[in-house]
Amino acid sequence: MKDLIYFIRKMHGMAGFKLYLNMCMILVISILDGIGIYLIVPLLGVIGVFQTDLSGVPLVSTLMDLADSWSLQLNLPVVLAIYVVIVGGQALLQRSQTLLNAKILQRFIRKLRMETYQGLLHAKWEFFLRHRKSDFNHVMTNELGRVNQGTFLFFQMISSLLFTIIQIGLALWLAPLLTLIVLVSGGVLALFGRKFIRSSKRIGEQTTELSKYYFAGISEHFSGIKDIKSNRLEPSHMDWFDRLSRKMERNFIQFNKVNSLSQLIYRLSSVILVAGFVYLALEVLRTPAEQLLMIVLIFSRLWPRFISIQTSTEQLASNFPAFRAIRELQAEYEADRELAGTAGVPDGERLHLQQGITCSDVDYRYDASSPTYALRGINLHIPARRMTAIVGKSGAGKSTLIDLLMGLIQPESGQVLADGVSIQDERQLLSLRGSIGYVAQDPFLFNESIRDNLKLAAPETSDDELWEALRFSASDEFVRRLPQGLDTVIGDRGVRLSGGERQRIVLARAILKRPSILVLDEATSALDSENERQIQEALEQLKGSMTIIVIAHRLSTIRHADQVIVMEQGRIIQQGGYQQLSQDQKGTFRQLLSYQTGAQM
Ligand SMILES: Nc1ncnc2c1ncn2[C@@H]1O[C@H](COP(=O)(O)OP(=O)(O)OP(=O)(O)O)[C@@H](O)[C@H]1O
Repeated sequence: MKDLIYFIRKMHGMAGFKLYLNMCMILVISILDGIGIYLIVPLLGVIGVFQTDLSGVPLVSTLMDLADSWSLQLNLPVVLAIYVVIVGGQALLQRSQTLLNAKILQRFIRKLRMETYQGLLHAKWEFFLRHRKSDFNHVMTNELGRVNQGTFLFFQMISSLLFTIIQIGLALWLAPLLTLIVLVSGGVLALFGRKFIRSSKRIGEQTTELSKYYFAGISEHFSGIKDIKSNRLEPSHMDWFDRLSRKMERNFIQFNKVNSLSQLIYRLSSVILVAGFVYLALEVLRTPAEQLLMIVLIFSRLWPRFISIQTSTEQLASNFPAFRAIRELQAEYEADRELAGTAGVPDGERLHLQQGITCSDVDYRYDASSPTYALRGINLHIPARRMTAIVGKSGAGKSTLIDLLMGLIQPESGQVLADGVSIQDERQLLSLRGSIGYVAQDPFLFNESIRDNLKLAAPETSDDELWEALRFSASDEFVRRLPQGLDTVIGDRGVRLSGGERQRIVLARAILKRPSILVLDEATSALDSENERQIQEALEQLKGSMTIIVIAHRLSTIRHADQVIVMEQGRIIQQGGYQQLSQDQKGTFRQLLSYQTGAQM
């Protein structure tokens, strides 16, 4: 419940007076609705369905007195005209209120969506290391949808409540005793209904878990579809999917069972109540027929609202876990918000590295409770406008070191300085990031044209500049050969390109940003020797103007590096020039080199 209150407060903050306007409109519609029904009785009297004295009926008699004082004859045309005006007015108002409701709701959902997306984008990298990506997809699509539905139900419930209160007021005016009897019965039923609301909430929690699991599985399976197909893993995946689908089916049916049972109980009790009520009114209380007719009319409208309030509450309760999921995610990314005080740092601010990046006594662990360090006692200086290569066996800590240098992760102890200023300083970190061009091990491309993918880094770039960057990354020839050249759409994550082609396009994109620091994490691993040689030559030309940091398994790539850092089990075990290290007979670098030259023979 407190999750719902949190969101309602948020909505109140966003919609303000419109929310109250909406409530007022619901109130007026409810009153008009009640009056509309009331008029049926005098209408019936006027057209002679029953000949009766209407002066005993409250409200109607007031209306008749009013008509008398205005010398208005309550004949058929007049009653019909009043009826049309009231019901027509109510319909018009209803439309405006529905629109206003939709606008408030959609604005709220858009803001919530934006807020969540922005919060996720600005969370620390470590936050992403702790979560499954599919959980974000789940919250951004499924859970936001449920919050949308839940908020709609909440509005509906408020409107039903207001409507019910008005109708109860009218009924109390008409026949206080009978109304009280019905209210007490309704109250007893509502107490009973709490059990259904609790069950709905529990089922809703299962729905969240199941759909989270579903999202995670589906996105993993489709990401690994090549492995599935090549290894004929379809049956085991079908089996998983079948089991999960059955659980989801059961979950849905269970909710329907609870929901329909509560409706059944409400319907049955309403029939019993109406029968007892009519008996009591006619046989015991001797209520006049026309008064009874009006009360029955009102309750025939009122009782379905009771049911609707109960049903909406159950559905709302089943959506509570979605409200909680979003609230918890928001609290988590707020706690992990990166660059909290970014205000005042312009987007394009860059660091023109003059001296270099230095690590002093840095330790880092992915898991603070584990004794294993991914980086231990790191002391190193990466000089500006030089090429530094980081090598070592798989798992040595190379990518972790790069993440640390880019400020994606923070040292547990020690510090990282860019030109002598700690990158824990937010301004320094932002400017450092603004000046980095990064090419990952598994480069990422969007399912757009090559031109759009390249322009992501620098939207104002001309075609000539694009071709120049493509030449630099030795990709101009293959792009020219593509059917639509720069406008070729390259498929989901770039699947229509080979691994080497993807790497070269991402390299061109990194260069277009004109970074002052170029970071290549195994960025040329998929290239053939000819393309790799071309890129090496291009990097060689950049050396004097750009700081280059390269991770490479293939040691031929780093022949021209000014400094080589050799890592093992999170520590730097050797550091020096390429030639110097390759001559150290006992050193690990020499060993790595001889494995590779041996392997090539
Ligand atoms: N997200 C993570 N959570 C926990 N441990 C991690 C995570 N990423 C890496 N590690 C661990 O940190 C250590 C260093 O990993 P890292 O990816 O930096 O190695 P690497 O030298 O880049 O390896 P490779 O050459 O295979 O990419 C490894 O023992 C790895 O298991």
